[in-house]
Amino acid sequence: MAPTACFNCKEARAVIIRPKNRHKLCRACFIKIFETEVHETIIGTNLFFPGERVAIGASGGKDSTVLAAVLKTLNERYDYGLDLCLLSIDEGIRGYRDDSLETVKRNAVQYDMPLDILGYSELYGWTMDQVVEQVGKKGNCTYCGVFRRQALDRGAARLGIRHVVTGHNADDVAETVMMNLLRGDLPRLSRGTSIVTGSDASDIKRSKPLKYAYEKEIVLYAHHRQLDYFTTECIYSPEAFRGSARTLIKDLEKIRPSSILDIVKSGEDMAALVPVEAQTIKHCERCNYISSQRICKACTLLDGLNRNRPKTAIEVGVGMEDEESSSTLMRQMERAQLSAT
Ligand SMILES: Nc1ncnc2c1ncn2[C@@H]1O[C@H](COP(=O)(O)OP(=O)(O)OP(=O)(O)O)[C@@H](O)[C@H]1O
Repeated sequence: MAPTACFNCKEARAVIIRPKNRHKLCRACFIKIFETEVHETIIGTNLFFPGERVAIGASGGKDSTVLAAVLKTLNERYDYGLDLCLLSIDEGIRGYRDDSLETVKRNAVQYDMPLDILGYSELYGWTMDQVVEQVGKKGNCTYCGVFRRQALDRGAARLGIRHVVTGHNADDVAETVMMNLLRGDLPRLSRGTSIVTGSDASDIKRSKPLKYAYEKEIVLYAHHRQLDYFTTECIYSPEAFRGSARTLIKDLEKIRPSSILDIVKSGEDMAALVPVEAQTIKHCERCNYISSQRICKACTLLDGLNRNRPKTAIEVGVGMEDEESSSTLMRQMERAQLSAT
């Protein structure tokens, strides 16, 4: 059978069927189209300004590695004038994060970007290995997610950088939309859907330039550009609810490839219906980090850990009465504040 010509250039041999729309493309056209779509997202949302310093949340995985590679390419091609660096959080997971950080260190050399690494143990006095030892594998993702979010902000602040980009892709956003829809949590759905998060209350902006990129296309891009990335899954169990949402979306994608972007679009439309008051953000009374509650989730979780009481109900914002753990936590958060300034 004669080789199929590329749908785009009509000349080279097609080697890829694009998951997004089933177009048959050659390698060069796929790479160019993928990059152009990310560029259009960046331009269409005014994501950056010339001269901006931007930290790329780098885990060594496919998404953040592709993000770093694409941003470097686009920054040079379109002259964005960005000052890019890599920022990695070491959660303290032996046999997983220590290995993936080796990949990030190589990426720093490959992309000629400075790399800064900040650890949970330094910030919170706990590694994830220690957290799991105390709370068990079930539910540990909650701790890790809450701590990482704050750690990225604090890492950026330490570098004097006010914009952190992450490798969250369209599949991740679609999962978040589904999960929050099923929870009936529209304010959270709204925050998770937005390309930029952060608010006037926080001076660190966070964004997801790969928000409209399919996970499968990210893998294809990494493969065809022969990027150096880490493929091992976290050794601790993934969040069960997100896993179910993921399976549901993957099943929908098989029947209807546009499902992922359709869910993202529906999420954006629903987010527009959320009243502004519901998104009001305050500061944690203890560590000053942005929080919708009096005490932020990280402080609440740390309080529970420090009191050897792992099953903390973070959703209801448990207060902290214990004097001793309060002062331990204060010391930890003060240390974090100091290193963040
Ligand atoms: N340890 C970390 N240090 C810095 N950034 C991180 C870290 N872990 C996650 N991130 C950021 O958050 C994004 C989403 O991470 P998550 O673990 O949910 O997804 P992922 O699909 O595994 O991402 P990746 O393929 O980049 O590892 C990553 O793309 C990255 O930008």
